[in-house]
Amino acid sequence: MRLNYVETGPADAPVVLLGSSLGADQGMWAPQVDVLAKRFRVVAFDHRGHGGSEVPDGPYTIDDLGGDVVELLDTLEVEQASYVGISLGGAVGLWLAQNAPDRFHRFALLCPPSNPAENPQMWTERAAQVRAEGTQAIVDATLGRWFLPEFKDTEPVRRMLLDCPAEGYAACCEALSTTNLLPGLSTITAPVLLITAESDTSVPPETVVPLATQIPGAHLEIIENAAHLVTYSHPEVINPLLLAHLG
Ligand SMILES: O=C(O)CC1=CCC(=O)O1
Repeated sequence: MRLNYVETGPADAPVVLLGSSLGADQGMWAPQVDVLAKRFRVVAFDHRGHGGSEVPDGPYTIDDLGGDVVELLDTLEVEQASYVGISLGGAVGLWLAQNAPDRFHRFALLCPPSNPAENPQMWTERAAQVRAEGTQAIVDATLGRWFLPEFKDTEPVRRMLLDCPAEGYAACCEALSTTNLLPGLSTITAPVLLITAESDTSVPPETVVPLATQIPGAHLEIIENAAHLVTYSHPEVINPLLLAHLG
């Protein structure tokens, strides 16, 4: 699988991978990249079916999405990296922490859905809607979940969602419909920073807070007055937390 990625920062610095949310591309990390690139070789990538990555026909699985990231490390000839992921990218991070522990130093997982398979119908219906009508059918509702009304700079994210290939978006919804990462949480050995947003209706804090006791040694931060895409709306809060955790 050929994943699109953008590298920033010194080539000899420790590597940090950035995994995006459903329907967005690596450009969503713009508020983080320059800050992280002062210390790290930052590799912001597009999941399969998203941005400039290949768009195979779905359905995809979480094994596909996680396996793509391991393959990306191989392509980059990087033995070990740290990983920051939000939303779908956070679920992929939970998979990597459980299935490829030897390839990662540390994880920062923001608003990660840990058991979206709990409500498979919601995801398969959304997949069918997007295949039939395109991503424009879900853009307004998505932005309504991702940002509080007072956050106005949503246009770049709207553009990303509209540009996302319908098949890629739908196939990732199908991946979520079969994903349950709860059983393996206690096997995670890497240091994990969990971040949840107080007003996140996509991945509510009630589903993230318990992970902090189920993942050994995990550290939890709850961001007040913020919704799902907290990296984009609150970089002044998130960036220092990421730098402190990634070391
Ligand atoms: O609200 C959304 O569409 C974003 C999302 C991706 C995974 C998830 O659980 O929510």
